[in-house]
Amino acid sequence: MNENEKLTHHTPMMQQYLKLKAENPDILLFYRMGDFYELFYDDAKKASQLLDISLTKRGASAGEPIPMAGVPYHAVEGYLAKLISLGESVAICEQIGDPTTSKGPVERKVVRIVTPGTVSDEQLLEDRKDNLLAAIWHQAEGYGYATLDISSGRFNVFECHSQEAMQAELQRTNPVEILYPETFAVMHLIDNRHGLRRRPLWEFELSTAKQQLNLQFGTKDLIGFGVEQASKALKAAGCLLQYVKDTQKTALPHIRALTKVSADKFVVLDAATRRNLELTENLSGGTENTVAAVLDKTQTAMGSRMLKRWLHTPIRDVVVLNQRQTSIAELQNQYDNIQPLLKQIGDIERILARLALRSARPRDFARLRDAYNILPTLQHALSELNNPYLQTLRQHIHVFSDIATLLNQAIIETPPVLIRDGGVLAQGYNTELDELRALSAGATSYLDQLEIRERSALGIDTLKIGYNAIHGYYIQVSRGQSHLVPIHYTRRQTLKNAERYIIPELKEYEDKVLTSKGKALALEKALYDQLFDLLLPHLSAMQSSAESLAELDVLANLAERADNLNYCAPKLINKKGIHIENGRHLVVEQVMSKPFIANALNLSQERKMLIITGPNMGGKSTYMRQTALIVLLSYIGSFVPASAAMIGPIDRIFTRIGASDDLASGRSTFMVEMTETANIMHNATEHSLVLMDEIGRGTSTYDGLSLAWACVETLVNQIKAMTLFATHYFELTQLPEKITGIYNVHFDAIEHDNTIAFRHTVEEGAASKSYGIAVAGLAGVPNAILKRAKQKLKELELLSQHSSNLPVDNTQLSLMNHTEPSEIEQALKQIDPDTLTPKQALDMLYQLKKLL
Ligand SMILES: Nc1ncnc2c1ncn2[C@@H]1O[C@H](COP(=O)(O)OP(=O)(O)OP(=O)(O)O)[C@@H](O)[C@H]1O
Repeated sequence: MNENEKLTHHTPMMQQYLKLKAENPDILLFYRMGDFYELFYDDAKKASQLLDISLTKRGASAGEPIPMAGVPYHAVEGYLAKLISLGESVAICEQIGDPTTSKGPVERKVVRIVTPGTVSDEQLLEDRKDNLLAAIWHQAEGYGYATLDISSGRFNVFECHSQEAMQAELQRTNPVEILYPETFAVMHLIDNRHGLRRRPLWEFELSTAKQQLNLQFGTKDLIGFGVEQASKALKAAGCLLQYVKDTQKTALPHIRALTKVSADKFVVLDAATRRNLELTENLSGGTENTVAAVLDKTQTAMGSRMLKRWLHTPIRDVVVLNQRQTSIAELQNQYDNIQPLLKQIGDIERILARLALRSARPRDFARLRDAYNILPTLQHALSELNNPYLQTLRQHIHVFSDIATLLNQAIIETPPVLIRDGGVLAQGYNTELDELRALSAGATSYLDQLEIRERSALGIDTLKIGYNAIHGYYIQVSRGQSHLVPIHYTRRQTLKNAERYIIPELKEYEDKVLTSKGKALALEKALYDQLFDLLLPHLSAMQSSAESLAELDVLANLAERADNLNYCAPKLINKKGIHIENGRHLVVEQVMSKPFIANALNLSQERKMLIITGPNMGGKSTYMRQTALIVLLSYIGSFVPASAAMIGPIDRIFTRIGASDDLASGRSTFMVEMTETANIMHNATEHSLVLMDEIGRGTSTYDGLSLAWACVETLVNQIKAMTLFATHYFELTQLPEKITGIYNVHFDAIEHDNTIAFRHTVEEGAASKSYGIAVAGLAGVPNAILKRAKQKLKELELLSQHSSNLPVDNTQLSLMNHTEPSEIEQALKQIDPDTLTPKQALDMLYQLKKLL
């Protein structure tokens, strides 16, 4: 049986449904039935599970019951939000035919496709978080990657060679939906993510991609964007753009450029570092106790999103960094005035995107109007600032007085949510609309005049004209005078004390009122549409203004934070090194009830590595992370939690801190740790900041110690990176004596009876003790165990003093001093003097001398 024959077994409605479903096979189809959207068959089963709604049956078709689930149309947004947060896409199918004239099922059409990465509706988006759609391409020479934020129009591309770099970029951008080619060979890079969409190979074709992109930007070639040669990235960008067009079914005038993200402009953070530093997400996936949680007090959601982008992309352009720093310095005296104004401006970035997509709602226009009404006051406040960069921002912010005037005239103070029922456009905006509305509301003097005329002509003083929703207009006369009404008065309704009539003239008026209602609504919708046409020519200027407002918000916020949290401006210097006075950890200091102990840090060409020892809980990890965060904040242009800081050039920050099993990809704790270590050894440079916390814990002591030792040697001697190396292997504290550039620092504690107090102060030199047993006591390990552990510790210490008596691992112990035999030694070993002639012996002597 072919597909068509199969269809004929179904009811006409099901035939219509199945045809629409065949056009949208991979996504849920919401099929409009009266006040509900209904889902059938597998869609129904899936939706009932995902949305926790009941699965029922709707009659039968082709002899089988039809599984069905439904959601009420007026609550659809909530269900859509849930589905897209789970990575699902939904095709919304509406009735577009007229039910009164349709034969068979009313005509239906898919009017929009909602996907996680292409939504722009306010209700479906988290307002303080970017929502990105991405496309990824892979070939032998590397990766191409494109991302689009449809709610701002930001369209970026990226290329790289290594899997680590791709992984880091995926983590940085954190897209909610990813398009990948059907031949994609590195699925493990993305398969733990939501919103994966497999796309046919031809959508990644280079020539089509270039054509599509040129068409979108109205350009002849892509040279102006500096991406002409980035063929891998362009393939991804082409597929992405096609997908957005298919789902939006509308023009995308706000997407007007393509920007290439190049790693050499940024301080690179690999995926593990981004996670470990808990910039916008903590290790358990929440947002509490993150850097953003402390730093983000921005007034607008667009500012908040920009700040988070900054945190994830520290830049290396010192000119820009200094612009930001000097702006923050000046705003420290002004943020009080500016922040309340910014708060009233709100998230115009996303409003403008909805304007571009022609999906802006009445309240979007009202908010844009309110925002633009504030701009003159903001301009005035900014005019008092001297900083040249702030003045540039001020110019970009502009005042859109014509648009403000238009919107002030056009939109009522608080419009309804939808344009559907009208009542959005203001009185006085359009004369024709006012007339139609006056007529439709019956608010004309005609009725008064009719009433006066009839009353005096008939001499009925109780006569009056009224209106109700069921009977329409009527002339009411008291029962006592009803005998006086003339013959052309037709009775409409009888009340207890009165009669109500209609006359042809009033009926005619009533018809006019009713048609004018429809006309007024149609005109209002047309005028509303026209507003888009009036505003869209200014879109680019308005977008640039919104971006500058967002940046002003971020800078004012950083100024406020610096002021209230006591941060200082770091000095960005040209010479290798990191010098921090009284540095603090910006998150730990906020969550602690006790005062935070500030610490200094010095790294330089001559002092490249610090071996950090000290008790558990002493503060080693905190010290290392605070250093990374101070460096990172310096490279977004922010002030930092310290009393002074001088930071030299930094190209990458690496962290190998704590680790957990990565069960999803089948890697044990030790394996994760070693993969991260390998990444550092391959990619760190002399300008990198490397944090290593206790590597080698997950294996036997001597294997771990040897690995740690070898890493230290490589980091200092070959890579020459600036490194903080925290460890519990005391053996490593001998390294400063052997290798120049390494220094010991330590944290201390004071042990008293069975308790221990941490000083949290960093001091030069190695720690003398590890206090592990005391800390175990603090953690509640039973006394009996602690006592036995102390006993055992004494035994082990004694044993190690006479290590020759050690029963175990003797071979491994000697490892630290053990070196491979040299070539001479190997040659000597092979000589058998008894078999040598005097001549051979002499030759051998020469050879040995040469080897030496
Ligand atoms: N400079 C400081 N001032 C005040 N309290 C601090 C400071 N540094 C750390 N602490 C406190 O000590 C706790 C433990 O610090 P941290 O995790 O850095 O110790 P650690 O030495 O890395 O321990 P372990 O070796 O067990 O990993 C922190 O959670 C914080 O509460």
